[in-house]
Amino acid sequence: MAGVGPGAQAAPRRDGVRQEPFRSHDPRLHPASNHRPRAYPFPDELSRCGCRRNPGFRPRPYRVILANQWEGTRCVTDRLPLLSYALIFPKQEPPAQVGTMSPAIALAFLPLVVTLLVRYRHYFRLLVRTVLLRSLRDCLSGMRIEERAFSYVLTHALPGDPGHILTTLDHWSSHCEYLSHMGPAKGQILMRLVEEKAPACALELGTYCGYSTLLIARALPPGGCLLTVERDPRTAAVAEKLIRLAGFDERTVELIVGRSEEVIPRLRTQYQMNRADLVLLAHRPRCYLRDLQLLEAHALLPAGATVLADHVLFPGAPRFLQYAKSCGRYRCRLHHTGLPDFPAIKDGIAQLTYAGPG
Ligand SMILES: C[S@@+](CC[C@H](N)C(=O)[O-])C[C@H]1O[C@@H](n2cnc3c(N)ncnc32)[C@H](O)[C@@H]1O
Repeated sequence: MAGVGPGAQAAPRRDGVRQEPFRSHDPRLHPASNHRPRAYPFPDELSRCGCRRNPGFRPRPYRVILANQWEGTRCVTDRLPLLSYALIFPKQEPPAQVGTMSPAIALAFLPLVVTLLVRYRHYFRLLVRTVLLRSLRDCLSGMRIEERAFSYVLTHALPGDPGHILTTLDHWSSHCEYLSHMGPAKGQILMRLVEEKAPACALELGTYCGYSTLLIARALPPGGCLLTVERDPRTAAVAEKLIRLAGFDERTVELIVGRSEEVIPRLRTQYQMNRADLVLLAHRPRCYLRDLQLLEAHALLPAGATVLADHVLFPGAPRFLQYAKSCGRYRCRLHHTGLPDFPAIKDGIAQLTYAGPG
């Protein structure tokens, strides 16, 4: 039998190319050996090629095994097809590793990650300042940001001077901790519009720490009043102190603690507000449309009333804007600004002028 044993000659292939015969260095595989194992040793050459033993294979004498010639990972199967079938399996794919990613794929994602980081860096910074750092400081100090802001105002601002209190809050927000307030750029627009419209009665939804409340209150005409609504009692407590520190009494600025959707229906009966000449929506953009429709339904908007809505571009109030533009009852104007300390994040204040229910 051609190619049998370590000393065998190279076997000619069908295509005429001579192949090196299998020469094992394992003495047990030598044809002269009388050894008859219960299970013949699996050739190292095959193990290295990724083959494994067929568990159902019955041991055979060496001579038969050595009659097979191996070339690399393939077997010359034309001589002993049965034996070859018993010994050789397709090379097994390594099991997929769960939870690991090939470095090449990870590298392919790197430019995308870098591009996203560069493009949205302002949003990441905002996220870090408004969520991560704020939560960390809340945990460490046991106080909320509005309370920390008020402590700063108490020690740095002039009581009875709303302008100085507003500047102190701006300074604290840009140098210490980021406050989600209106900020000086939007504040200028708000103050100018309040002075221009001179509302006898104004309504604010979303007091927060009282920043925009002070802006409206100081621009009101003599005898004008402001009702401001804040749903969070702890935030409202800070705003109340700030408003009184600035020198506004309850007749000028009244703070109502409650949700806008619950307060609006009671404005007429419980708070004697029959009309809101100017409304500032600054609570939650996705509630603007609902609350505007509530104000309309309770006939709280006189013809010519001004409705201002903050944050209509960021985070954005598309349904509100769509309604205001398409319902035919409002004249709309958009004042473009950026977020305080983040001028690259574009935002805007919408100014609606109510034409009346007709
Ligand atoms: C972005 S802050 C307002 C900022 C404020 N206008 C300023 O410039 O200082 C939003 C405030 O609205 C309050 N708020 C949210 N939803 C409300 C609702 N349905 N009714 C009343 N206040 C609400 C929040 O508790 C938060 O204090």
